[in-house]
Amino acid sequence: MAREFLESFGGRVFALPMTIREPDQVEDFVAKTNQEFGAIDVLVNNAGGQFPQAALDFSPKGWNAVIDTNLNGTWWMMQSAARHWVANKQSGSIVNIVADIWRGMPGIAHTCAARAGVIYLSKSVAVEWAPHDIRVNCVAPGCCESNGFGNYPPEGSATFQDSNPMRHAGDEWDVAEGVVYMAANSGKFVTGEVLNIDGGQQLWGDPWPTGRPDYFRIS
Ligand SMILES: CCC/C=C/C(=O)SCCNC(=O)CCNC(=O)[C@H](O)C(C)(C)COP(=O)([O-])OP(=O)([O-])OC[C@H]1O[C@@H](n2cnc3c(N)ncnc32)[C@H](O)[C@@H]1OP(=O)([O-])[O-]
Ligand SMILES: NC(=O)C1=CN([C@@H]2O[C@H](COP(=O)(O)OP(=O)(O)OC[C@H]3O[C@@H](n4cnc5c(N)ncnc54)[C@H](OP(=O)(O)O)[C@@H]3O)[C@@H](O)[C@H]2O)C=CC1
Repeated sequence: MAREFLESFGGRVFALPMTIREPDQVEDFVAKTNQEFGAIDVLVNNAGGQFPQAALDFSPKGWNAVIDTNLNGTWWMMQSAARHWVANKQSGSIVNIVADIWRGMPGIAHTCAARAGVIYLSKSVAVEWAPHDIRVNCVAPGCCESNGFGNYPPEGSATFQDSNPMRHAGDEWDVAEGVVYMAANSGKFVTGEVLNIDGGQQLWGDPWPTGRPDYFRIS
């Protein structure tokens, strides 16, 4: 479906089912993409997700699944792309999709931990990889309406509309346009940065992916 959508814009699309959680599959995907196009200009690490749950209830398997997807998987993609750029003496640009972590993320604490890890990993390698002309940035969406909202109970997703001072959710284009700014030549003097696209959520708002607990209801 994604492939057909992208092809409708007239571009050439290469798609390969894989999981970012397996370093071997990541390396295969990056190598084949390089072969297909001759080079990779931009890596956007958009794959990710989590499930809503009180942190006290996290099982080892659930915790590991979220850390493996959002922190480890993102890292395997970053490292693999960067190794190819360095080996081929090519410049590159990475944009990691993270989240609005700045006031914590109660109800999805595992993903908050993983995304915080990605942000500081990105800042670190933005410096390490600058001599190779590789930029590394993050985009942090607030609550932006997507198919992903369907992973939350109605009492959880209802709070997403009240997650920022604009008092409505953003959309996928809000995020996409920020990614293009960071990835393209428009962002050529930007590295190690996080662009928040959140309607002001880092300042005010009350998202509760599990539904707002009674304790936090102010009458
Ligand atoms: C403010 C918020 C706004 C944000 C919006 C968005 O992000 S929109 C983007 C929204 N998009 C998304 O969020 C995408 C959502 N999905 C995903 O990304 C993946 O399914 C995953 C990473 C959550 C799990 O990876 P996987 O499927 O490969 O699974 P696996 O086999 O590796 O481990 C499975 C283990 O994880 C646990 N566990 C899993 N689900 C639940 C649950 N509902 N309940 C409880 N626990 C759950 C459970 O322990 C399970 O083990 P079990 O009990 O089965 O033995
Ligand atoms: N929407 C929002 O409000 C927010 C979203 N985000 C993040 O933005 C990104 C996009 O989310 P969104 O479009 O909303 O949600 P979706 O659930 O629609 O998209 C998540 C995508 O990640 C892919 N994916 C998940 N796990 C893996 C994996 N192990 N390997 C490869 N691909 C994987 C999924 O592929 P498949 O469909 O094949 O499983 C899916 O295409 C995610 O990282 C999300 O957490 C962050 C903050 C807020």
